[in-house]
Amino acid sequence: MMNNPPEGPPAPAAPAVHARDLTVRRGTGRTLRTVLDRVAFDVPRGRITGLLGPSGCGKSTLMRTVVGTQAHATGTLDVLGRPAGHPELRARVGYVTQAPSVYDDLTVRQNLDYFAAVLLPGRAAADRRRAAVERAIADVDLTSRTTALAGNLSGGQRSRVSLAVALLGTPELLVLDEPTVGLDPVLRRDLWNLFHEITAARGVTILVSSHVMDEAERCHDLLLMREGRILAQDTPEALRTRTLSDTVEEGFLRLVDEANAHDRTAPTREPRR
Ligand SMILES: Nc1ncnc2c1ncn2[C@@H]1O[C@H](COP(=O)(O)OP(=O)(O)OP(=O)(O)O)[C@@H](O)[C@H]1O
Repeated sequence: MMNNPPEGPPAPAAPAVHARDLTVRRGTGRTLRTVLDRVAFDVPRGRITGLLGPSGCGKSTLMRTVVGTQAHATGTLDVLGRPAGHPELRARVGYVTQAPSVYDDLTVRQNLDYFAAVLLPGRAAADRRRAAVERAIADVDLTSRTTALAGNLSGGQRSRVSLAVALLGTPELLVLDEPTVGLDPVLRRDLWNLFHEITAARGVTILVSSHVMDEAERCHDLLLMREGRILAQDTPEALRTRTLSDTVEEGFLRLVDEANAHDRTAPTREPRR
């Protein structure tokens, strides 16, 4: 089993993300279906919240909704005190999608220079751009690979370049969609250590998804999802204690069984469409 993460800083009162009665539908016409079903959750500031659940349960949809790129959302969703998608949030929220968004035919530094130019355009911002690129490269520990073509990097290094791009704007909230997928255990551990360093050093809030349950132990807080619903919001320790389980995975399976039993005895619940 992985080492438990450090206790983590205390959670201040106002959460980074506040969702109530959030429903999202995807598809069109006859394929339109409810993907998030009246979910309610909070993401505390300055901590790492893991969004965990099986493939297809709605993790990416929830993250897209938080960063404001998902249509057909109803209910309440506040991000850093603004409604999700508010223009002011563009520079305050960093988003790393599942596919690393880097150009293979550019070097690490050229990739960052390009995205910095998009984020901080104009001659007057040249010094700020240079400083932001240097800081982001150092943050993800790629100083020795700045001249390497992104296409020649390992999977873990490519993930780091994507993360560096997201860090360029010094975001207050980082949304990371399955950043460790396909990485070997050593690279996964290194990346999780990096998330903790970023949160500890900068107070950045991280919302990170995974379908690998053992990664739950690395988070300060958990959102456990299944079939478009939030099954539980808790710390890993509280979840294990509450479900009388040795691991979060075991606790998750107990909660799934409870939810299934509840659904069987509550036939009035509207089925997902
Ligand atoms: N464009 C779309 N139109 C209709 N349904 C969609 C669309 N995109 C995703 N879905 C459905 O929404 C559900 C949730 O998908 P989502 O990608 O959010 O899940 P996920 O938990 O992130 O999965 P994974 O871990 O495999 O990435 C799935 O059942 C998926 O089939």
